[in-house]
Amino acid sequence: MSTSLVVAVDGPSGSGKSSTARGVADRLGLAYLDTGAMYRAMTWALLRAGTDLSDPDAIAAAARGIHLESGVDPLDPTIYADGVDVAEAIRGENVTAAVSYVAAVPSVREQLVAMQRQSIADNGDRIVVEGRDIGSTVAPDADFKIYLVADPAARAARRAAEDGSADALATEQALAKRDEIDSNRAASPLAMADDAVLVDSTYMTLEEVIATIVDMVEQP
Ligand SMILES: Nc1ncnc2c1ncn2[C@@H]1O[C@H](COP(=O)(O)OP(=O)(O)O)[C@@H](O)[C@H]1O
Ligand SMILES: Nc1ccn([C@H]2C[C@H](O)[C@@H](COP(=O)(O)OP(=O)(O)O)O2)c(=O)n1
Repeated sequence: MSTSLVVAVDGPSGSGKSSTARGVADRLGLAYLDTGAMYRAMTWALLRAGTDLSDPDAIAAAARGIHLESGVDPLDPTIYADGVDVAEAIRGENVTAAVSYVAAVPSVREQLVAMQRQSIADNGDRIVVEGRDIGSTVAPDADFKIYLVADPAARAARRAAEDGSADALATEQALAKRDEIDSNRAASPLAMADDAVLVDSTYMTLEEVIATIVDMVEQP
């Protein structure tokens, strides 16, 4: 049997977590779980159901009936909400603007954290998991914990290029707003775990970031 290898990648929006975590999982032959996609899929399903997202009790009640499924192939990650393939829909502006409010509801976090731990176990503890609270809450015993950061302007430029948006300043403001809500919520806010390694990707290519983390794992 292979030994367990859980790699936690946390950090703010646009720091490169998803692309880096996928690349690391592919290089190391591990599964890959995008927990942000789960919060986004939950938000998509709540919006579809017409749930009042200004009411945490309404969010908590509706969320309990929603079924999510995450595929963990780093070369083809998938996400379904109540049987619907929502991989594209969860990147829409309406979901992006609302997701931090859904992610702030403690019972939603409990529900999704339980699913994330189940996914780690189902994959034999051989997985790269990325999000905001993986090293601190979801997998505090992870073998490796990375906290990925980049300057706000670099993060906004990357995200704007990805979205095809010409307005990098508006993207930077939207990221800053989401970071603020994610960092100040009461339930497991975005924060670096004490034993995480900080990687600043501002002046690194994606390949360099992936190689840095692969080296950390292969030559600890
Ligand atoms: N080190 C890097 N240098 C340049 N661009 C990067 C780097 N890491 C990621 N990117 C790009 O930045 C964008 C956001 O990355 P993503 O992985 O989605 O970030 P996150 O998951 O943290 O929000 C993507 O288009 C990605 O290709
Ligand atoms: N483990 C996680 C993952 C994401 N979240 C929240 C915080 C983010 O605003 C949303 C969406 O996360 P996602 O990683 O998709 O965000 P970005 O790709 O960085 O824009 O979900 C969380 O609270 N906890």
